[in-house]
Amino acid sequence: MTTPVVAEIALNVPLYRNFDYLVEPQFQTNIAVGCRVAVQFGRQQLVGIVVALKSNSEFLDKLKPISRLIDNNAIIDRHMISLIEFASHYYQNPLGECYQVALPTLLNKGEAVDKSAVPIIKLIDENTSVNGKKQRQLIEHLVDSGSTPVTELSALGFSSATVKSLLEKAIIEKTVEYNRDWQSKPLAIGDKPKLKREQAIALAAINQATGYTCYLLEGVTGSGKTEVYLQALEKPLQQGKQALVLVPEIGLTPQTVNRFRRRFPNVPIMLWHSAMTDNERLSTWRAAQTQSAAIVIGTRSSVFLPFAKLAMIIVDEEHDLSFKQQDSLRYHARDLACFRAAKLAIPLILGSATPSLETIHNATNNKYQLLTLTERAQTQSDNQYVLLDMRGQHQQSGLALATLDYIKKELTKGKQVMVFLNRRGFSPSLICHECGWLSQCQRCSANATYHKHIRNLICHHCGAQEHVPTQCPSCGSTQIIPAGQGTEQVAEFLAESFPDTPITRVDRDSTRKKGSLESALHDINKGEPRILIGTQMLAKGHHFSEVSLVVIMDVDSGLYSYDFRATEHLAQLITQVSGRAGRSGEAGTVLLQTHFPEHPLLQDLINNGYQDFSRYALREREETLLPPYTSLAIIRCESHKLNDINNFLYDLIPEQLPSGIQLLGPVPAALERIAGKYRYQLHIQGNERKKLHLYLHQLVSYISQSKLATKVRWSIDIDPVSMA
Ligand SMILES: Nc1ncnc2c1ncn2[C@@H]1O[C@H](COP(=O)(O)OP(=O)(O)OP(=O)(O)O)[C@@H](O)[C@H]1O
Ligand SMILES: [Zn+2]
Repeated sequence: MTTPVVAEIALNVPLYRNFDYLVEPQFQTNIAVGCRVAVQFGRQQLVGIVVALKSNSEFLDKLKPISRLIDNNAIIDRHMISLIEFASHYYQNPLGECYQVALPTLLNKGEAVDKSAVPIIKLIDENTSVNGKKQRQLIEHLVDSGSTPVTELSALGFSSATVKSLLEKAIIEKTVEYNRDWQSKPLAIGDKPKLKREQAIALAAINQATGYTCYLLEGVTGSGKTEVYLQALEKPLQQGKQALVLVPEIGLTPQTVNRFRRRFPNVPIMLWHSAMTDNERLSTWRAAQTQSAAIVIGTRSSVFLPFAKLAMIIVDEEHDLSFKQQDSLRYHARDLACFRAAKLAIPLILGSATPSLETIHNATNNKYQLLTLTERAQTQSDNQYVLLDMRGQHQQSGLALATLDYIKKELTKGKQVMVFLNRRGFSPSLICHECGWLSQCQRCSANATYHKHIRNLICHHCGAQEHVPTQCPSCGSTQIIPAGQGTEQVAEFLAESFPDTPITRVDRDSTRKKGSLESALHDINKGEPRILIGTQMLAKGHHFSEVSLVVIMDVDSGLYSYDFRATEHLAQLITQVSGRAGRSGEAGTVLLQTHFPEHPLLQDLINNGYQDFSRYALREREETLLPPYTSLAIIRCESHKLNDINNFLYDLIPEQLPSGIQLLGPVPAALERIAGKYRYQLHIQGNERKKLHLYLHQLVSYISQSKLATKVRWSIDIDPVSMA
């Protein structure tokens, strides 16, 4: 009897294990680790990936056969498999779910890897004589042209019947070819500036890398970090190798992409982001694999692209929170990039004006090599900070009268002004002037935001909408007034205060229509609106050369928060937003409205800059034993029934914890209820990453067997970036 072949398959089901299936003889020659298969699972057909082949199984007599082998070759190589396995292990997520996140949607659905590529028709045998006139014409055409994309055949007058009969006679073949010409041509390099001293030092360090090194390029806004990336890319490209440039979701603007394309006009640069169609994404995926893309510029999940010859990874704005996925596989693209670069022995560049404290910690510990850019590339001048003391100030719609004077002064000089408030809508709630009733969402522990122009109350957490009541639901009074400010209100107030000044608002509401953000940014760059009011959508990466004053309306909410990272994020935001001012050569002004002008954080930040602030903040984290000096994980749990949550979470608390592990909770999440569900957390902290990891491993394996877990929705978040 021949030995059986058993395939271990990772399936996208929320279970912490793989599944064995029998490989029948017809599939045995082609099946390999990394091939996709279709299998029967319960009553469904699922697509899974082969992660191991073996000759035995615990359940041998009960095994079902594989229904279909989808690929005749592995679609991912050993390196990709180890990356995904690492993600599964590190983030404690079922392997099948990790594959689901790592592979393009079409591949998860079982489509062919070349689905989105346009196949071509090629002649295999030109000496054959055929009878049909059209068939002869097609052969002659192919003798002349070499090959033809199938999409052009009908325009050339060839029917699919003609093509089909030649295919059957094996005179022509249909294939997909990827163009790798760029690898053999000399690299063309567009105009580039001469590097400043600090840039040149950074570049020289990066060019010296042999094997894995992680560089932290810490450079103030506008110091020419992108220029360093561009020149660092020359070396791998000249060797015909590939590079990945990871950018935050909001950073993938046409401006950025064009800059790369102008610099490297003869290499294929492809994109990867969430607004692309499934077909487009599959074609970038395949291009990375077949080396027909030299550079991919992509958001978070591009860290999983299957490059065949990856030689450099760049993570721009490495501190950006969009690199951390907040559901299913809660991975951090920067950290996986680090794993990947180390495994491939290639350089990794992390760039930011405001690096995360984790990254700075690694740089000061010499795990990363620190490269610093302290001067702006095009101006000498530094922005001026003004801490506007709001205590006792007369204010309207959240703007102090003194702030209005500042705005007026800049407008008179013909400059642009940017006002920043991270709250959309007209006001965060409505209040009854007589009884104090507040508009709240029925299903969340949150206010319902008033949107004036559509006269609706909208919950920003569950999306629930209702009409604004004409009378107070509690006392019947008609005096219901807005409480607090959102961008809609500030825009309205500024329009009244400066009636002849064009104003543009940029937030999620004003940019809902496709293309509206692009057109707003375009107008801003042309200088049409003189006042810009927006949420953090305005804060990052854009270059507005005429802006000379930036107003940050609400600084205080970041100073006092339940989240220990809030001050770090506030400092990053202030620094990034202020980087929007004074780009045209003259210094700009950054005005911060606050009730706490003496706050040490604000003082440190404005007097000494982010670099200084961050080192100070790190010392504080060290004293309070918070990350990065300890490791943290959160177990989140939600359910309509508070009882089920308590049963589940209290069951996880052992009588005695291993040494070096601390447990806090259960505590309610910042929003205790969303859409009717209660939300609670358990915080687990470890003095050593390894120990914590081991402990979590045992915990997760306990949970995966626990009956109590089936009554709630739970998740685990390793190295959380938000405590929400
Ligand atoms: N060595 C240089 N000489 C002259 N101009 C330069 C030089 N380096 C960069 N620049 C220009 O300075 C501006 C800012 O540079 P760049 O965009 O590379 O900075 P950045 O640090 O990436 O900016 P941001 O902080 O917005 O991410 C750009 O217009 C760029 O073309
Ligand atoms: Zn709600």
